[in-house]
Amino acid sequence: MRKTGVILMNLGSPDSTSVKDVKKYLDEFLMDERVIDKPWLLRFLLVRGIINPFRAPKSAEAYKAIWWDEGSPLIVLSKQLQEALQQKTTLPVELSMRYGTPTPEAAYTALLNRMPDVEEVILVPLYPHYAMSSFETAVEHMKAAHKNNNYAFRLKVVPPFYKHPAYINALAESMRPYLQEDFDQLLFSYHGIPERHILKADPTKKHCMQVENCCFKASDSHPTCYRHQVTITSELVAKKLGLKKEQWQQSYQSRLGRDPWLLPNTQVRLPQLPKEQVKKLVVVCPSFVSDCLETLEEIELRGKEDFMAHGGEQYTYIPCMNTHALWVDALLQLIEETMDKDR
Ligand SMILES: C=CC1=C(C)c2cc3[nH]c(cc4nc(cc5[nH]c(cc1n2)c(C)c5CCC(=O)O)C(CCC(=O)O)=C4C)c(C)c3C=C
Ligand SMILES: [Fe+2]
Ligand SMILES: [Fe+2]
Repeated sequence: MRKTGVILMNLGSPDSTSVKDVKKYLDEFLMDERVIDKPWLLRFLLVRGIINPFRAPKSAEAYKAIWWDEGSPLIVLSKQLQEALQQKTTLPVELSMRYGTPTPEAAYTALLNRMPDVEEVILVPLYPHYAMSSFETAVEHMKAAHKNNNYAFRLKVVPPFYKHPAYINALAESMRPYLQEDFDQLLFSYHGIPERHILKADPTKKHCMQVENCCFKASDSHPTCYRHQVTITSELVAKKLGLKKEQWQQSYQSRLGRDPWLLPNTQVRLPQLPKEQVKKLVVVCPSFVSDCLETLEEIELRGKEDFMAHGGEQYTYIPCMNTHALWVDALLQLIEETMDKDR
């Protein structure tokens, strides 16, 4: 038996809700060339001169609205997920964040302390869908730390699991209790990305956003196409839940900057929906497996306010899977399948 360890990796949060800590976090996040993909100097001027000075105080207020006594919900829930998974496996499970702490080095060190002769590490980016600003940057960051430290163990990565039956089942079952009461529409709200990132990630350079209905036509671009992958997740979950096409729709949230991002925009759709006779709305955010600022503040708090202020009557936010038992089982299955590859 090969000696195997596991590292779960999520995005990360500021250390506290102080403007100073939020600035530090945003600086690391937005200076990532896979998030703001502009030449370094332009990115530096944009982030330091324009985005961060305005965004950090606003984001700090937003974090204050959802912060828990134990810390950032994203970090607390990721640790709970680590613990829940650890209960189900003898493999050592550690946690890392892409930005902030715990760093990849801290996670590798913790793993080596528990298993000094570890031979392979299974990295689980906690993102169901591929995007260069989430999945890819997480993987590259862990690979860089692995290389810089000359670790002898092998690093294997769990691929995007957006259509994996165990993930789809866990997501659908975590949503089912919230769909028992009468509702007009279910909105799948995914984290948005710039359209440019979709074009960049298309290895064929001629399919995504260039062919009509590209997301529904077979292509070699799909393993790295965020829009295709989120669309498939929505379709599979809706099917599993027995929903008709007229009962659900999809949108993209958390837009930053002026470049064109994927459409429709959740923030634009929420106040429009009541005028389209959608008075009872249920919202789910499947690009996040753990609740965080973008779900708890933007969707559960602000989204509700906006929808209700524009004539909505009932707004139900479905929490992320967090530590749902089926999700923990699915995670273990994903890890075991990756361990078995190339054996
Ligand atoms: C789910 C995957 C994510 C993708 C894809 C993603 C892309 C992306 N994000 C920004 C800018 C921001 N995102 C912020 C918060 C945030 N983003 C994700 C996930 C993805 N981002 C999560 C899980 C979180 C929450 C972090 C937490 O502490 O709870 C923020 C910071 C907060 C804020 O000011 O809103 C920014 C900024 C860009 C530009 C981008 C793609 C290019
Ligand atoms: Fe984000
Ligand atoms: Fe595509």
